[in-house]
Amino acid sequence: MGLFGLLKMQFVCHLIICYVFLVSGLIVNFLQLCTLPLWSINKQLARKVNCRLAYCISSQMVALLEWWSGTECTLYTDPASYPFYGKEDAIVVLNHNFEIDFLCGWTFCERFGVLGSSKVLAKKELAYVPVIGWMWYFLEIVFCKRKWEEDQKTVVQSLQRLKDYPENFWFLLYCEGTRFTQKKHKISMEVAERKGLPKLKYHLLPRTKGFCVTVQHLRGKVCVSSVVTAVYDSTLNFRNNQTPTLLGILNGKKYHADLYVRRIPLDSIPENESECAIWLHKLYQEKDELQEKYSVTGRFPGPTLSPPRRPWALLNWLFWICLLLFPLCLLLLQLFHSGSAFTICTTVLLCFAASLGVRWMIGQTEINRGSSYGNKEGQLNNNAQVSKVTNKDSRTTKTSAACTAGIKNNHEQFSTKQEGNTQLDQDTGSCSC
Ligand SMILES: CC/C=C\C/C=C\C/C=C\C/C=C\C/C=C\C/C=C\CCC(=O)SCCNC(=O)CCNC(=O)[C@H](O)C(C)(C)COP(=O)(O)OP(=O)(O)OC[C@H]1O[C@@H](n2cnc3c(N)ncnc32)[C@H](O)[C@@H]1OP(=O)(O)O
Ligand SMILES: CCCCCCCCCCCCCCCCCC(=O)OC[C@@H](O)COP(=O)(O)O
Repeated sequence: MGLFGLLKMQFVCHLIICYVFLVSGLIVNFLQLCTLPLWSINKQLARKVNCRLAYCISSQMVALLEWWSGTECTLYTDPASYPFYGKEDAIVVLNHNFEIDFLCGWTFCERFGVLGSSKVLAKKELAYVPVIGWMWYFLEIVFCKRKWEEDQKTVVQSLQRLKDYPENFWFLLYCEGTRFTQKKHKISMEVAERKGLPKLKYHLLPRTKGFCVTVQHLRGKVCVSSVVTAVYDSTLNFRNNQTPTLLGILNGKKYHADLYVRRIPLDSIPENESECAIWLHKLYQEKDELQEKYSVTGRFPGPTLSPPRRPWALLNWLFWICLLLFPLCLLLLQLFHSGSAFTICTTVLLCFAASLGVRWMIGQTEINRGSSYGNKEGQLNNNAQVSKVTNKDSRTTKTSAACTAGIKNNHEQFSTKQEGNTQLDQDTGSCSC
């Protein structure tokens, strides 16, 4: 291990990184607050300013992943789709298995120039996380309580607001609604069985409401400046069964992420809600097949392309480090010079409290501290009842049958495309970004 490798594992380095993140984050949150009057004067300008301010925060975490831990990200995609990335608004559908999947998503946003404006359908609890959650408020992130009866109105309103967004954005949807655990998987497959849907091996059963409403409300309309034109069906894996964590990244551990992206024009997705739900179930069956291939071969099919790592995230990080380390050093010098035991104890206590706060924030990303959503027997029983009722409904019967039949057809097309991609891959060779 080199000197830099040793440095990355030092607690004092972690303290400095967290201090810079926290203080710069709070400064940015304050600046975002100052933009409030601008919203009523020039909304589009306020949005643009907030995108740039948000970039100052999220790009620090991207810099940590790309430059500090040196994690590599390989993109598998059709070269014909590549020119669209970053140039259009899109809905991203991603599997939800890893603690840092959101960070890998951000890395790709950064490389395609949409990091500041990236959006997500996020659980409401995240809105209260200092720095990131507060930043999201000004980015018009869509929050949900994961209770459709309560969410329907607010989610639709928030989506409607995005229709005239002045920057290109990717709207991330984790349709599984929660991170994969064995218990959640077992329960969700029981739901699938009751609904007569094919079982998934690597995914939870997708929740269709959020996806359908997003597709419906972000769909293009003439005379609206911002329109979503595609869905990016994305699947993320880490090489050699790595289970990356944010603490690992902070410790400088290097991982290798593989992201498979298939661009699907929005026009090809049904507008009707029940058909759209069938479509999503089919997509997840295809995603499951793809995961099976990855688990057997250790790679996705198709060519790999290399969006370059940009220097801006690193430069922004260095800027904040320089800006905030200088006053910290002065403060510490003065402190020890004063010799006052009270002042020293207070400062140590404050540092301790701040590091506990950051540890709590990191805890938000940890799967073993995750929510019980999708984990409850009660929820399952409720759904069993709902399912019993809806199974009488011809729509559900149609859903199950269409899903099982559709997956066969669709998968045949998908396999053909993948075989085509494999051919391309041999031509192109593999390269990492
Ligand atoms: C080129 C590069 C391309 C890509 C790069 C990749 C990514 C980059 C993109 C953008 C990055 C942007 C930001 C990233 C930064 C940070 C993100 C971080 C975190 C946020 C993530 C979250 O917070 S995830 C949690 C919140 N989000 C969601 O839940 C979304 C999905 N959920 C929904 O859509 C839901 O429908 C809902 C939330 C809107 C409503 O929830 P509810 O539970 O009420 O849903 P439903 O009514 O749909 O659920 C009931 C139905 O579900 C069935 N079901 C299935 N399994 C179960 C189960 N286990 N228990 C009970 N019920 C279950 C049930 O049968 C019901 O079926 P019906 O047929 O009756 O509908
Ligand atoms: C420069 C970097 C310094 C790093 C140190 C500080 C790090 C602080 C990090 C704060 C991160 C807070 C953002 C949280 C995003 C978490 C995304 C996530 O994965 O949420 C889970 C939900 O989808 C589902 O929840 P569950 O139902 O599984 O429960």
